[in-house]
Amino acid sequence: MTVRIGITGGIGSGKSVVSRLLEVMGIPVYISDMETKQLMVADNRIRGELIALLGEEVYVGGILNKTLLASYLFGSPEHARQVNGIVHPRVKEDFRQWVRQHAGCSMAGIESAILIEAGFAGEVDAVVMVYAPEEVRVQRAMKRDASSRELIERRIRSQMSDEEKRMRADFVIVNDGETPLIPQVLALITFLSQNNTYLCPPKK
Ligand SMILES: CC(C)(COP(=O)(O)OP(=O)(O)OC[C@H]1O[C@@H](n2cnc3c(N)ncnc32)[C@H](O)[C@@H]1O)[C@@H](O)C(=O)NCCC(=O)NCCS
Ligand SMILES: Nc1ncnc2c1ncn2[C@@H]1O[C@H](COP(=O)(O)OP(=O)(O)OP(=O)(O)O)[C@@H](O)[C@H]1O
Repeated sequence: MTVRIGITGGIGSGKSVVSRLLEVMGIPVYISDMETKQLMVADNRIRGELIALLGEEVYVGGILNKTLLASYLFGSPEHARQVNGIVHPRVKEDFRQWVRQHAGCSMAGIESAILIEAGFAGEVDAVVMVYAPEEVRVQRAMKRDASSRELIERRIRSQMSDEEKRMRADFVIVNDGETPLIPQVLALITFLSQNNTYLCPPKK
């Protein structure tokens, strides 16, 4: 059976970095942000429901209007609930299918900032929280996205608090820029694996 690892943590905590480390160790990771964006374009049901909610302009020339969607979604908890209600059930189905496709792997991961809020904790065998202090996260996200503090802080406020995430996590990886990451990722794999048989079988 594939051990499913849920990788979560707030904006700029370093989930993508941890996911890349798992991937180079042979553990495939479902990157929710990326897969969700593809589904929002390819899935007719999601497209129809988003258009019904936000109007035709939510797609411009077939491309998702991220600015419009982001300003609506992060505008209020009720708006987030509406968008999430359209998108997340379909992402869950897609993730389950992806896990079946990776049945040959002893471990597989899913990366999502809102893993717990979106109801994915029950889809994984272990929840791993990547933690960094909020100010470090804000600085990283501002630098990476050339974004404003206000915008990042608004997104942070639409997510579960670090304290709550910590309580729900089975394992915490500290990525504060001082604590080395690789030993922690190795400790996680050792914690989860039996006899270190976590690598996917070679592709035929
Ligand atoms: C609003 C969108 C268009 C913004 O796209 P953009 O490329 O600017 O940002 P990106 O996708 O990289 O998201 C940045 C961060 O915002 C946060 N975020 C994204 N969606 C959500 C959400 N529904 N609730 C809370 N935080 C969210 C996450 O920390 C994420 O890593 C995009 O995030 C989106 O389509 N979100 C809705 C779908 C969703 O819930 N995605 C999360 C994966 S399940
Ligand atoms: N330990 C670190 N030292 C220095 N920079 C880091 C470290 N970890 C992450 N970063 C940088 O911080 C930024 C945010 O990291 P990353 O993209 O992994 O976060 P994330 O949790 O996936 O964020 P988001 O939820 O916004 O997608 C990136 O530009 C990354 O290169």
